[in-house]
Amino acid sequence: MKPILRVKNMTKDYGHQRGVFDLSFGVESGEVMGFLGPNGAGKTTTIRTLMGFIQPDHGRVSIKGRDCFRCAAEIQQDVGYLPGEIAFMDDMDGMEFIRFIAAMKKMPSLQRAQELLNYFELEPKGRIKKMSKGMKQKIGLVCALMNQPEILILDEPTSGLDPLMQKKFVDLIQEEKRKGTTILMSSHLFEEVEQTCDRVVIIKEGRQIAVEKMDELNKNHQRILILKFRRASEAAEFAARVPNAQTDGKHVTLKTAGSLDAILKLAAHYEVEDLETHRQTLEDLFLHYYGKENHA
Ligand SMILES: Nc1ncnc2c1ncn2[C@@H]1O[C@H](COP(=O)(O)OP(=O)(O)OP(=O)(O)O)[C@@H](O)[C@H]1O
Repeated sequence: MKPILRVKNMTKDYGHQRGVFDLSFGVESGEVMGFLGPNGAGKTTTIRTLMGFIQPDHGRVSIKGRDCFRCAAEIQQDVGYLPGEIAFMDDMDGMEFIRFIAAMKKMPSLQRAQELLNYFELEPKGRIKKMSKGMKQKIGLVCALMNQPEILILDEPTSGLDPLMQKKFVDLIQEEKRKGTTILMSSHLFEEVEQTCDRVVIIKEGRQIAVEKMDELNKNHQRILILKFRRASEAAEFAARVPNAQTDGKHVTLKTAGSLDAILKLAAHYEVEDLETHRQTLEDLFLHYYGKENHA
């Protein structure tokens, strides 16, 4: 399938190793793509390039075959966009701002905006200047979603939202996905990405380090086991008989995929005081890519 949103060998170099370098990925129609990386990795720069606010130094960035910088006005009109830092007109009332954006998008009705306001339990009265970060974020989300765009680009969509609203956001994205909306969203919340995305692009210091399918990740997910033995000598003996096991005194940590049967039968020969198991999460994967194991 041909990607609807495409980043090809894209570089935006701010000097001193800052910026993004040679990124290439595509998002297919109806796909939800997560965009992950630590602070300063280049997520916002990439997203702003896709929205046509920034011209890449090299490479090509396009949406539905249109060059994002050259066709910026059309792209900004069509794509539902939530910026990382929302630059509101602070003196406006919340509803005035929504009406203003709706007029820019030439929307004939505010019905969907009202549904979204109800959904997020937001009364957009009063000046934006006086609103909390969460309320502003909700206004930003309403503006991004209210004209039911075919493509959504969301930069840290749940930043500032409380856990209940984060959950509502996940439900909303799942609904958009059922409708066939194509979505690219950056996030720091692994759970939210796990629950919504089909694939993830991981970037680090401006460079792309992986594109992973969530399906594959779930299918091949590894389990991390931490066993505590009564004696350190037993821990060492057990670890010597299991591949990829690490000992630390009485503790043994190992990663395994598939059945635990053989490991548990072997462990039963010793006195085991405690056993913890964790499913490898996207967070573990992320830490792995950043060279920091979650369970050392
Ligand atoms: N206009 C600019 N001029 C110079 N450097 C910039 C500019 N915009 C971004 N950078 C630098 O480019 C790098 C990537 O920044 P970017 O904001 O894209 O990261 P990010 O992944 O979105 O981070 P965060 O999670 O903190 O929002 C950073 O080192 C940043 O300082």
